[in-house]
Amino acid sequence: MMGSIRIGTRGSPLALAQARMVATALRDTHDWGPEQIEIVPITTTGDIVRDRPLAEIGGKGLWTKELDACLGDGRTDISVHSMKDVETFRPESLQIAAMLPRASVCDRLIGAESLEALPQGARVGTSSPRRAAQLLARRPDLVIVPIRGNVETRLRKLGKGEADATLLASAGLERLNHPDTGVVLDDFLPAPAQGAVGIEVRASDRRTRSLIAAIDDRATHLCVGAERRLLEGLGGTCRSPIAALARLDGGEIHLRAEIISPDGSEIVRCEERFAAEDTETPLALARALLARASPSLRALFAG
Ligand SMILES: NCc1[nH]cc(CCC(=O)O)c1CC(=O)O
Repeated sequence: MMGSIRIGTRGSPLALAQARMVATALRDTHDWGPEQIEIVPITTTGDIVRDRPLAEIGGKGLWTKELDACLGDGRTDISVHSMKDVETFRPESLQIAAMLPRASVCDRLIGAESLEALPQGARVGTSSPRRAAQLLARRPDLVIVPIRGNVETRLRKLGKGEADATLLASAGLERLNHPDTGVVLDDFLPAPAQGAVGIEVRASDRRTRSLIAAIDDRATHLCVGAERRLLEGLGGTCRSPIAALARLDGGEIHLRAEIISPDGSEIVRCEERFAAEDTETPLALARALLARASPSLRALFAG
């Protein structure tokens, strides 16, 4: 049977690169020709509101609302997302049907050989509360300055001296052909779902659901599922500094997570192994993290 599919994606270079990865996976798996796949770039609120930290703009679904609308009314058949940017609770009518094999999960430091090499009081550009807190935990002298825009924009701003250094996800840099930019910070726990590309379908669309399920990477799906479940348990928002990383090891998930006060002075960590099908333990871990946090740290979470 001939298939054909319209892929909804944000229009940023990274989003388009990820949509093309999905197109390639579908072509290889279903033996489709290029004419059977159409990439439909969609502008989202997050793309328009550029110059304020996202955490400040608030509001739900900055990156997803417009994609959801197109998917919902059939203008597209699937949406491709950076799972890191997808809010915890999704509309019931939609379903994340697959994830591509996860790329690098870590952040990279750009602008210095290492954190230690940054001069006293250096300005590090990031609008991520997690990255800011993780930086300050190691280097309280650093000055965090907001920086926004897509990956290329941030690299350009760094080049113009808006900051002395910045942190970016390794996955994004690799997908944009910057494999050698910056140094990997492998002792920084990443954001939940970092490096994962997810594919969403209409729950009612059984044909597309099964076409997409064929390219699912089970290990990535399980690990990102556990990280997002922890986020759900914490009542995490874009204002809450949360890091989490799961790995599949045999039939078990190994989940590590931390919550950090915005100034980096308080870090609460946890680590647990549990069966891959177990969706309750991440919630219990979230409760345990909050129980050990100071009242002011706990107050940052809705969970
Ligand atoms: N919030 C923006 C965003 N969403 C996904 C990525 C990178 C790719 C990924 O983590 O999957 C980035 C840029 C960054 O954090 O450096």
